[in-house]
Parts: sequence; structure tokens; C-alpha cells
Amino acid sequence: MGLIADSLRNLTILAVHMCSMGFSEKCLRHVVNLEAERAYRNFFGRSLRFSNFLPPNVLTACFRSKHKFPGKLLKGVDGYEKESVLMGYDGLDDLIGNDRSREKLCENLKVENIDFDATLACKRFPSITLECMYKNLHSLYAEISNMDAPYILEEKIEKSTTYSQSPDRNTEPRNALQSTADNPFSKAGSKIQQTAASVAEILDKCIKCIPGLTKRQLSQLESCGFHTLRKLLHHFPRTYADLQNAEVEIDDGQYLIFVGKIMSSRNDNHFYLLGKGIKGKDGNLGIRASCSFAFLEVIVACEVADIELNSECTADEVENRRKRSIYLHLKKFFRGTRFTYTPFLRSIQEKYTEGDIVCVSGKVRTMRNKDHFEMREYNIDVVKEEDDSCVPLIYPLIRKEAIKTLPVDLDPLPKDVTQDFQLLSLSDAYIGIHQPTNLSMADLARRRLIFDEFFYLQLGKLFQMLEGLGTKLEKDGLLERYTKPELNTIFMEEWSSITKKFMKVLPYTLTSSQLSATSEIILDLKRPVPMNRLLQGDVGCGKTVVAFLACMEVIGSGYQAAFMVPTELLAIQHYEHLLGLLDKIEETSEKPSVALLTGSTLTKQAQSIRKGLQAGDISMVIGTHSLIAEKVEFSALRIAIVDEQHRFGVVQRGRFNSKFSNGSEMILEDEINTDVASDFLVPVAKRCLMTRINLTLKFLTISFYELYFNSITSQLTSISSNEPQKNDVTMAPHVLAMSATPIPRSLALALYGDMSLTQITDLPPGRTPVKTYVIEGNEVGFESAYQMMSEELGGGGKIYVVYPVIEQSEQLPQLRAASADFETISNKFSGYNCGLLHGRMKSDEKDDALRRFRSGETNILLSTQVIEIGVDVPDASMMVVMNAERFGIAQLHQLRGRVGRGERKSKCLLLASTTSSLKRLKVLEKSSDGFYLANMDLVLRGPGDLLGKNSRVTYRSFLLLVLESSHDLEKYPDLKAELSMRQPLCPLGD
Ligand SMILES: Nc1ncnc2c1ncn2[C@@H]1O[C@H](COP(=O)(O)OP(=O)(O)OP(=O)(O)O)[C@@H](O)[C@H]1O
Repeated sequence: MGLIADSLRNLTILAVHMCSMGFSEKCLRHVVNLEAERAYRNFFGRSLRFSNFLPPNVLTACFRSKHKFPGKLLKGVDGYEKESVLMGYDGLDDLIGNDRSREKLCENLKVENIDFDATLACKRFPSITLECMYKNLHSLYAEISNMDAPYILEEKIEKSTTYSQSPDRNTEPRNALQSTADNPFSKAGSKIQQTAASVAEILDKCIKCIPGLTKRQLSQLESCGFHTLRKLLHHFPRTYADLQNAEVEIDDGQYLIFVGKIMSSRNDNHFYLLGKGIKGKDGNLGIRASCSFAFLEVIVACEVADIELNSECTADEVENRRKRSIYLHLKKFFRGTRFTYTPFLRSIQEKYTEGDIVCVSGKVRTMRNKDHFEMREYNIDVVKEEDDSCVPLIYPLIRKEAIKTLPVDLDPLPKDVTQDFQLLSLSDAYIGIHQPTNLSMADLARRRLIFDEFFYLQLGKLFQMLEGLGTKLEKDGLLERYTKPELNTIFMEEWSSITKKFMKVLPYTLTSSQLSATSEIILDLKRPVPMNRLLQGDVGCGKTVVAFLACMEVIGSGYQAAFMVPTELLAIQHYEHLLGLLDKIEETSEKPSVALLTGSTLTKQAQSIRKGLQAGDISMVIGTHSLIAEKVEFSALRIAIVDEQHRFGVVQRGRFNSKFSNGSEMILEDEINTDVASDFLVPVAKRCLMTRINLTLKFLTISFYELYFNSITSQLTSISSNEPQKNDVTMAPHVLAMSATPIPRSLALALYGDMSLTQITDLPPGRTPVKTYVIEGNEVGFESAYQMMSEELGGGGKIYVVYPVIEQSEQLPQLRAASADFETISNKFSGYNCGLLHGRMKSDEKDDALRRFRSGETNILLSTQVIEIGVDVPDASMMVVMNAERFGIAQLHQLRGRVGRGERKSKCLLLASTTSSLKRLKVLEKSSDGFYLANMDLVLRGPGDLLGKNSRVTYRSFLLLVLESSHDLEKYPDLKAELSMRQPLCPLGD
């Protein structure tokens, strides 16, 4: 996506240049052609083509053109700064076709005719600056047209007030906030955020501005997509090698990194060639060879801290602790006659010189002599600079040079904010990430960059939602909703009568977080604005009943509810559960009519359900994807519950919104290109989370969709706000998404910034944590597992046995399969009944298997992970997971959630067939708290505490303050420009 955006930007800026200079449309087409071809090459084979962004007529014309002129021209223009024109872009015609102020510009440029209004483009695209454009034109005129630049351009640059000229690279620019008297944080602060040089202007300079860049480097960088400083600086190192020598005890098989000096060998014996004793030039390497075998040995001496001395030493002692030398013997073997030629041997020998400081990494093996270690597979790099103590091993030095071009304190964020959050300035963050002197510096830099990712993601979402609203009042209202989420509760007395009755028939009392979640949701339901809320809670915490109560409230006000779940099994379970509860309500007149609609519903029955929904005779429908089939229409759908939302695709969720009113099928399906979202989001997810990428991606993609959803629904609401009657009909349904995937709150807020979040944090009373055992799946392990199973069955328990696959596979013979094991388990536990449940069974077979297990007809249910989601058999008391290493921690936690749902003590056995996986699985033994596990996952695999807990305000509150004081971000041009660079939606032309 970034690449596409880049190409689009290049193309557009070329268009800007050329049109401003009075080049004909034909020339423009040539350039477009060239750029389009480039982009086409880059993105060929991917679902998203550059051509998607071009009006078809321009594209066709361009592809036909074979003129050489654009090549030449492009060469001339290519090096100039490329500016972003992403905000609000509607296609080329939109950009160049406007004739307002054209005359004025013609006058300025002293040309007769021009097709383009530069000032207007600058106005529309916040990151194009006039002076920047003029500056480029100035150079263009001089260089390409061999003309003197029109003096009027100089004047323009001087006159410019909001943006000033690009800073001299060697002088430090003024800091934005130092020059701003008002605190931009304050609502009253009406002064516009000003910077000496726009941050975007600096970061989006062409990489040509990096001093000392050779032509070759330039073209290599450009061909890799590093067109601008920003692109280059945002290519972060994946990891760092700490070149301070290891302070650990050195054991066999460890992968270590050392810095040391290439030593001369103890005697000349190391230098033999074919036994003739040919001496190496520098006397430091050893090569032995037979006629087809060569051998290189490099000996590197390294100093390491003496570990025995400093177990509990003070800082001074640490400094002065004794060092000892160790010797690394780096050995490489070459087989084949061509490797025994003297020139070859000499050439490899000459690569390393005695006294060279080198960085060596590889697996060590102890040798017979004390402090001598062997490395057979290793990397060796000569460290050129002595002070390179913590730099990535092979690191493109070019970035160092790029950093030098940045002014100090470069930052689009106000200083107050960076101080509040204890964040580095942007320029320091670039230094910290690319040239850290120690790992904590790199960490601080990473924090700042992660902050930016989340901040701009959120700012972008809210900004667009605001743009979608009409009046200031509405905008303030929206921001208020985000500012004061805590006030969103309502007293039970105000619930509708059916909701209250439903509460009464529940066989238990709600936990306090279930109650407050229900209140929060019901308050939202009473608002005339569609709710967009995520209900999140650990497995088995009782989300379903909260969702049912929300449905009752809506039904109580005369509307319809839809409850969509990802599997048929779950739909049936919810349906039966709800009917059971409704049966207990005495007043038959108030009982809502509920229907079940899945793929297996008989055609006639499905038809009558659809009719009922259309006529409004059915108040609530529970079902699978069938609910969003085109034929289903609701008379007054008011709430859509989406259970386990991440298992539905974006478009599927979107479809619900097309159900809310006639003629509103405009919704999104075509407009949302999930690939686009993924293209953009993958790098974001990689960079800012580095973990749980798939999960994050799904969530972000959903958020991406929600953005559309919100703006459209908001627009609809604003349209209809003056017509209360119509409002009811056209208002999009409230959406309540439920997720049992525990995500730490900070992450959830960040990812679902545009959704309200409700969490159920406690479990129903009487639950005892499921005792978990991780067992190695060898003979002994299986025996003890079977032993535990028979004890459980003897005590009246029910057991799930979960398998990774249905059928035995030849490719993966180590995997136990549900079908194949059915007989084994049946024979083993002959006094008990076994059932089988997997995804390939027919719907009624599955339902039957689950029903028989629930009723106790079967005692053991052999199943695949189909039971992972939502299956609720409260008296199931044991789970055995075969090949547990094949499942993720979150998945195992979900599976384990199928037991321990009643009052019976439950256990879970994780049988791992590999010893290496035992350690990972043990984390489940220690905790049954999904949030803890998710956090552990983040800490172990990812960035840990993303934004820290000590910040005085969250970044959310900052962005709310920013938007409150300036809905359109006019007061924060730097933020707006930065946003436009990061804005994922713009290339879609929205
Ligand atoms: N307050 C409560 N007290 C006692 N039992 C409860 C309470 N709330 C729900 N339950 C019971 O807990 C079990 C799990 O509830 P439910 O299926 O709603 O959980 P869930 O959060 O949807 O779980 P999952 O994420 O696994 O789908 C059900 O049997 C339900 O009847």
C-alpha cells in the first residue's frame, strides 16, 4: 500500500509540476504512462493494481504512448521533492481539471495557458505547499527548460506565512512550540500550530538530499521504494546485536555474539597448504588442505567479564571486574578441488587481517583447552568503527546520513504531549531506533514510534468520523461520547418490562460486571445514534445472557433483534437456551417470537421465517451466516449481535447494515477492499505490535470497516435528525460485537478506538479454575492420561477428547486423529459410551452428537476444535487435548473454557508430542485467566506494555483534546499533514 501511495504521490506531484509549468496534457500523459508502467511492474500479480487509481481514459491513452520524451523529463524531475497529495484525492481529473484561479496562476507563471490551479490543489491537499511547489518549479525551469526561474516564484516564497521555506540542513529550525505562546493542548488556545519548517516537508524530501549518496545507491534505494527520507527512516531494524561481550556462562550449543580481535596463532603450524607449510601472509590464519579438502581457521580473542566474581557486585565493581580472554576458533571446511587452489585460499585468507576488530556470532562448542571454543557455523563482520558498540551488525550506513539531515526536535506532536508521555522527540526517536547506543535507548525510540502508530490510527478514525458529521453540535456530541464513557449506565428500573421479566427467570443472579455491562448497553440502545460496542470477556464469563438482555430491551420497544454466530452448533445451542428461558415467562402475551435460521433450515421453514421477519411477526432471529443472505429482510431491525466476531469476515458484518432500511443497499461491500486494508495494515501491525499479527490484522481490518460504518451511519443519522419519524426507519441497527478472545485493555482500546468497549471482568460465582496438566505424550504420558480419564468417568464426569485432525494423515503421522482414535478409546473405556463430533459431519449429526453428550448418553466426546467456540455443556468436567503443541495458547485457553462451566471441579490434560513445546504450554498450567495469558503472550512474543501505565493522560485523551479544539485539524497543520501521509483510506478515493 505504501508503495502504491508513493507511486501515486510521485505521479501526482509530477502532474502538479508539469501542469504548473504549462506542459501540455500530452506530456502529462507520457509521464503518467511511465509512472503507471513502473507501478504496474511493482504491483503486478497483486490484487491491487495501480491502474485502479487512474481514470480509465488516461490509463489507456498512456499505455499506448511510446514516446521517449517522458523518460528524459522524468529523469530531470525525478530527484525533486515529492509531496503527498493523498487527502481527498478523487482521481487525476479532479486534481488537474479545475479552472478556478487559473488565470491568476498563468499571470504568475507568465505562461499563456495552464490547466491547473496550484493554489487550489494546495488547499485541498494539505501536504502540498505552494512554496515547495514553486521551489521545485524554480529548479525545474532552470534545469529542464533551461530558463531563468520567474522572479514571481521567489516572491511567493517570501510572502508565505503559514509555511516557511525548507530549513537549511545545517541550521537548526525553531521548535514549533517554543514559538507558540499558547498551549495547543488547551481548548482556548486558538493559535495555529506553527513550525519553522513543516515536518512533512522535511520528512518527505527526496532521498537525494542525503549527502554523499552515489547515483547507484540512489537508484537502488528508489527501486526498493525508498523515495523519501520518511520511507527510509521508517524502515526499522528488526533486532539489535549487543556487541558488548556476553556476561553469561558460556555453554555448549549457545548462540552468542562476541566482539574480539583476530589473533596471530601460537605457532606457524597453523599454516600449511598440502602439508608444505606455506605461511599465511599475516600469520594469523590456518588453512590445511588435501587435494580436495581445504580448511580455514580464524582465531579471535575476546574479552569477557569473569562471571564468577560478580554475582552481587556494586556498580563500581561491575565496572572494574576482572576480564578474562577467551579464544574462538572459527572453522570452515571446503570440499572440492576448486577450493584447494592457492589463489582461492589466499583470497579467503586475505579477507581477515591480524588485529582486525571483528564481530562474530554463532553457536559455540567447548574445546579441550580451557577458554577455547569452536564455532563451525558463524557470521563474521569486521567492525569498522570502534564506537559501534550497539548497532545492527550489517546496517545500511545510509540511514545514519539520513538522520544527520534532520533538524533537532523535529516533531509534529506538541512538546507538552511528548513531555507528558515521556516520549522522545521524533528526531530523537529516529536516532534511537537506527543508532542506539544501548538497548534502552532503542526501546524508548520504539515506544515513541509505537505511540505514533496508535495515535495517528486513532486520530485518523475520529477525524474521518467527524468529517462525516454535519453540524458542530453533532461533532461535539460524538467527541463527548468518547470523552465520558464511564457515565454510560442506566438504572434497572428504566429497563423495559420484558427485560425485567427475563431477568427474573434467569436461574442465577447476574455478576456485577454482567449487570453494569447490561446497563451500559441498554443506555446506548436508548440513544438515537447507533451503538457500536464490543463486549469482551473471558470464556464462560456469561456474555450470552448480557446479549439476550440487550435483545429483550430492543424487542420491548417494538423492534427486532438478530443474533449471528459463527457455527450452526452454537446457533442451536443459543436458540434452545433462549427458548428454555422464555418458557419460564408466565405472561404469554409478552413472550417474543424467536426463530432459528441456519444453512440447514428446511427451505419451506426458512421461507416462512423470512416472511415473518419481513412482516415483523418474528421479533428475534438466531442464526449463522444465513442471516445476512440477500433474501433476508427485516421490518425493523434494531440490534445486531455478532458473536465471536473475529470469525466473521468484514463484509459479512457489513451486510447487516444493509438490512436496516429499504434502498440502503449502498453499503460497502464493493467499497471495502479487505486486501487494501490488509496491505496497509500488515506493515502497521508488524511494526507496532510485532506479534499476534493475524489477530491484530483481523481486528484492525474490522476497525477499518467500522470506520466506514460509523461515518455512513452518522451521515444517515444527521440526515434524518430533523425528521424523528424517518429516523426510526433509517437508523442503522446497533451493533454489539462479542469476543471471548481476551485482549489487554490498552490494546483493545487502541485497536477498537472507534468502538465503545465493555468488559466483563469476573466469572460467575462457584467456578473453580480448571486444573491443567501438561504431559509429554509418550507411552508413560498416555498411560497416566488414561488413568485420570477412567477416574473421572468413575466419578460420573464427562470428557472431551480434542484432536488436531479428523483423519490420520500420511504426511503427518504423528498427529492423532479423532475418527481413527474412536475405536481405540471405545475399547479402552468399554463400559462407557463414546461420541464423535467434527466439522465434516452433517449438521443434524453434529447436533445429535452434542445433544447426546449433553444429556449424558455419551460420556466421552471425541472431537476436533469445532467445540472451541461457545459450546456450553456445564457438567463436562475433563478435557484431554491430543497433540496440544499444534494449538496456540489462546486457542487452548478457549478449548479449556469448554470445561469448568459448572460447579464440578474440572481438569484439562494437554498431551504434547514434542518436548520442546512443553515449556510454552506450561504457561497454561500456571494461569486460567485469559487476560493474563494474553498479556503473557504479548510480553513474551511482543512489545510488552505498549504504552506504559504511568502516562498522565492516555493518547486517546490527547487526540480528543486536539479534535475538540479543532474539528478539522486546521490548528494543527503538522498533525494534519502527518495524518495525510499515514491515511490509509485516501488512495481509495473516499
Ligand atoms: N451470573 C451467572 N451465574 C451463574 N452462571 C452463569 C451466570 N452467567 C452465565 N452463567 C452460565 O455460565 C455458562 C457460560 O455462559 P455463556 O455461555 O454466556 O458464556 P460466554 O461468555 O458466552 O462463554 P463463551 O465465550 O465460551 O461463549 C452458561 O452455562 C450460563 O448459563
